Amino acid sequence: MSSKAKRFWTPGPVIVGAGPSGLAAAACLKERGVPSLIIEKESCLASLWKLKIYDHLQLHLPKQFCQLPYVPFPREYPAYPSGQQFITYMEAYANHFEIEPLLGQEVQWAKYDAAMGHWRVKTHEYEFMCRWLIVATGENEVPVLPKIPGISEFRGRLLHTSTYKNGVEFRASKVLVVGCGNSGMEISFDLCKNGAQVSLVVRDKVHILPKKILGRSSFAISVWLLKWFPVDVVDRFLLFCSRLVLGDTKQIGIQRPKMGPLQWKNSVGKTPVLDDGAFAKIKSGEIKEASLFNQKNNNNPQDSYPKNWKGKNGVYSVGFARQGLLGISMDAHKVADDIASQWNSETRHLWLDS
Ligand SMILES: Cc1cc2nc3c(=O)[nH]c(=O)nc-3n(C[C@H](O)[C@H](O)[C@H](O)COP(=O)(O)OP(=O)(O)OC[C@H]3O[C@@H](n4cnc5c(N)ncnc54)[C@H](O)[C@@H]3O)c2cc1C
Ligand SMILES: NC(=O)C1=CN([C@@H]2O[C@H](COP(=O)(O)OP(=O)(O)OC[C@H]3O[C@@H](n4cnc5c(N)ncnc54)[C@H](OP(=O)(O)O)[C@@H]3O)[C@@H](O)[C@H]2O)C=CC1
Ligand SMILES: O=C(O)C(=O)Cc1c[nH]c2ccccc12
Repeated sequence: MSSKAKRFWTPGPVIVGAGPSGLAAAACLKERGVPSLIIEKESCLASLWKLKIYDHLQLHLPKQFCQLPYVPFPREYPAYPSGQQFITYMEAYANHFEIEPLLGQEVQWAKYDAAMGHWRVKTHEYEFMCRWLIVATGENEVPVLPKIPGISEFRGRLLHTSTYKNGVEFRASKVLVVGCGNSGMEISFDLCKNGAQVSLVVRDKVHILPKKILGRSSFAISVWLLKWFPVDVVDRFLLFCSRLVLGDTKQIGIQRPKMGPLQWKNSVGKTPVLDDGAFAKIKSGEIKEASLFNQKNNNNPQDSYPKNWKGKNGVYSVGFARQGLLGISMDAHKVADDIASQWNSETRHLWLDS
């Protein structure tokens, strides 16, 4: 049986993914008069936030660092909006810019046709042809489930953090949480508060910073200090404050990388854990530490920040700089500026004059 996908030429860029990155890119383009088409594999926009986060999630950076271009969060939102509030904001954002992603279409492949000078973007039903392609599929798309020998004989529940909702079903159960990133730490804390007996596997060095220092967001303080001081000085300040607030993490077996937390984030891409209470539970022994490993996971290297957003032949990416929503907004502006200048000089008249 020959299945011919319906073909469409899209005048502006095709954007793959309707998360914050895709929405931000579409909005920035629209502001510059460039139409775009978002293709999303799930049946909704902001799918990570609607389908894959736990009930009690709050943004871990203050809201001014998490808003998308042009539209601030509502004034009545708290300093750290909840996941649900962020979803409501993104829905309103899409409505405001009249962004209507094509839903339920997974991009299977995208190829550059050098002879024709355009991209071919294929979903199971359609093939889109476009001059520009923006990849906004997210850094957190593929769940990592380590291969654990003998796991098939495990009779308990096995789940990835992206399907964890709350600790109700784990009350009084023994739970092993593998991985000490923000997900592992926050979910350990949530489990602990729900009466589970939690152990946490920390296999390598990790930077844990207090979410707040003297009631102020440590991230906001860092951004402010970076206006005057180089990153290594700010890192030393953060480590000094962390020691005052949390104590020496090495005392309980959690070692810090040699490089400071912001430099570590910028060069290796690992987000420091912003602690909001879990660390105290580890210290008190309520969350136990399982053995310390030192085997490295495969990294997901990206072209290094800040040159991450532009590839060859009109392909772009938004949301791969490991810089969170703030980085997404910066990427979206850069991509849209670049495309808009080409659109205005070479493409616009073809559509408006015909
Ligand atoms: C639990 C969690 C909390 C976070 N909290 C914060 C925070 O407080 N502050 C902060 O700055 N950052 C935070 N981040 C980091 C980052 O800001 C978010 O991950 C953000 O959602 C990234 O946006 P994105 O659009 O790049 O990716 P995503 O939100 O993952 O969106 C990508 C979209 O692309 C779609 N897609 C993927 N592949 C295809 C395909 N082949 N075809 C079609 N569609 C496809 C997906 O379905 C998805 O809808 C958090 C991340 C996580 C996981
Ligand atoms: N409230 C919020 O705003 C939240 C934000 N987030 C964000 O979501 C993103 C994803 O975070 P997260 O889900 O924590 O993922 P991360 O990749 O940040 O962390 C995963 C952790 O698991 C460890 N790990 C991986 N495989 C193994 C293994 N086989 N054995 C032992 N340890 C292992 C990694 O160790 P190693 O470093 O050695 O590879 C790493 O410490 C981040 O940007 C984070 O900041 C997440 C949760 C809440
Ligand atoms: O939440 C995330 O994953 C982020 O990437 C946000 C973020 C960007 N830069 C940081 C530095 C320290 C802690 C969080 C972040």
